Amino acid sequence: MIYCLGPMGSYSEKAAKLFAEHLKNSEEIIYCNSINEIFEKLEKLENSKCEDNRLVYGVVPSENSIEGSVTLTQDLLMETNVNILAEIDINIEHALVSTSTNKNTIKRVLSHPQALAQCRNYINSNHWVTETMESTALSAKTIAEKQDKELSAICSEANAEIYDLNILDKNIQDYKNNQTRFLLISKKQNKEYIKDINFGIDDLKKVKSTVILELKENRAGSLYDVLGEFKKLNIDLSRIESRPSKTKLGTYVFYMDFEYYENMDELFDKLDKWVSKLVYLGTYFVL
Ligand SMILES: O=C(O)C(=O)C[C@]1(C(=O)O)C=C[C@@H](O)C=C1
Repeated sequence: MIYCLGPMGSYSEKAAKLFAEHLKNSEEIIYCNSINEIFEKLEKLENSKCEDNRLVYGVVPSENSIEGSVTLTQDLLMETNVNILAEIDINIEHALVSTSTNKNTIKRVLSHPQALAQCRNYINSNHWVTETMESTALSAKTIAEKQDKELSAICSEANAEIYDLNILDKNIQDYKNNQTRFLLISKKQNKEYIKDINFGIDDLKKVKSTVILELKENRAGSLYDVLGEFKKLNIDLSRIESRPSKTKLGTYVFYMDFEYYENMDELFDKLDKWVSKLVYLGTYFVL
């Protein structure tokens, strides 16, 4: 069973379906109203399973090629007891949909904040007012219910058919190469997930790990010392990103993604000297 941001037609649903192809027993998708709700549902589980004994997963957007990190997801990855099991990049092509057949009647455009930001220039050039919604698909569903010709939504083309709307424009994101990375997550633990997943991948280049670190001290070279441990072990970093620690202005935690390394205990031992906190989000497949 997979929790993802709904309703039907969201990009998260598309990612969930692609992940589901690799899961043996968990294809059923349950739509949630927000990203928070997905993390909450996983956190509340007692033993990672639903009543009929199937494992429970979540799918969340983590990063976009135009807008950068989905900061809510990044924060909840640190605050919630979850693991990353896999990641996948999805091409995002937004359409403008409406109950109207004429673009000239549109005055307001509804969508998820990430989608509105990805189409900022397009929206500004049409002088429309924006309204944020919890998902792109919810914005399509909402305008279909309201039947107001001044309203439009930004979402995938598939929503036009699902909610009986007209496509007024296609491919409207400001940069044509628009991709969002999604993560398959579970409650933290456990060996059983490995049995349920069949990624069919032997290539270790397609395996990655993520940690979140807080430095022990703020002094010249303290981040350099951490990076030095990765260099000494010849581990290739693919992302380093800072987020506010939320304890004091100007203090940060660092999210680091890196290539497969067989001895994580050794790495963690070395890092221990320099970090006051280390959250290990998992070693996982890149699909
Ligand atoms: O609203 C959706 O359809 C989502 O799945 C969320 C989301 C996101 O949070 O980034 C996913 C992909 C797009 O980048 C826009 C919105």
